[in-house]
Amino acid sequence: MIEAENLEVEKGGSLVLSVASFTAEVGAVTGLIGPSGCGKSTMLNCLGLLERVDRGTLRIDGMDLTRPSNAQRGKFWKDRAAFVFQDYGIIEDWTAQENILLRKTGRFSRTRGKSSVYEALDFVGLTGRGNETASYLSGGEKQRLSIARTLHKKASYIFADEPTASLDTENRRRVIDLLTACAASGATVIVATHDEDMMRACDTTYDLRQ
Ligand SMILES: Nc1ncnc2c1ncn2[C@@H]1O[C@H](COP(=O)(O)OP(=O)(O)OP(=O)(O)O)[C@@H](O)[C@H]1O
Repeated sequence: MIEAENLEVEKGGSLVLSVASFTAEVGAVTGLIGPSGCGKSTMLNCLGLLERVDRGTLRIDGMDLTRPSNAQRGKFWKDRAAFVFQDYGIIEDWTAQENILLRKTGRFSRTRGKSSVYEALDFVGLTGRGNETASYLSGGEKQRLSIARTLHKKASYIFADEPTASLDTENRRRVIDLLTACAASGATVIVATHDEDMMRACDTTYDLRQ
């Protein structure tokens, strides 16, 4: 669970984010919504410990992480958090399975003990594509691959910034269903979005307009 109170962030001398009270529950999809420039990405980055807050309180699973040490941030990213970005965050010249594992592996086969990678690929509809170079995948396939990486990591917190923004209708639906399934299996999913279908799939939404 993530809780924030009286969170404020300044950029370039101006207040760009001010949130009185926010909670993201375990097993739910929480949406950050509002017009362009209202602070959705800033809020998402603060909750994921990618950006620092200027004032307020941020707690993750009850631990005060308003001003996390480098060690606390590193541990959170390594063990518990995963990020899904509009531009997919994929390493283009690595294979799909290398992108899931986040390391170079060379080719391997289903029978050589990497079943968890194949389960993640199966889950996102990329069965049999593990040895393909990521640059050959379509935009929708790359976004599903980035979700396969979060599944494989078994991340308890998934932070998604406009995950459906550059996708066609079918892939948008698939990505929404996958993020919802991640929450149903126990992840805390937080999504910054303009997409009305994505908003409707959220259990709770926070409108950040000031
Ligand atoms: N380095 C910076 N210096 C000054 N202002 C900044 C800086 N970075 C971002 N901002 C401002 O902070 C505000 C919040 O930006 P943010 O990207 O969080 O908004 P957003 O709601 O995600 O927007 P969008 O929907 O267009 O992606 C915007 O008004 C933006 O112009």
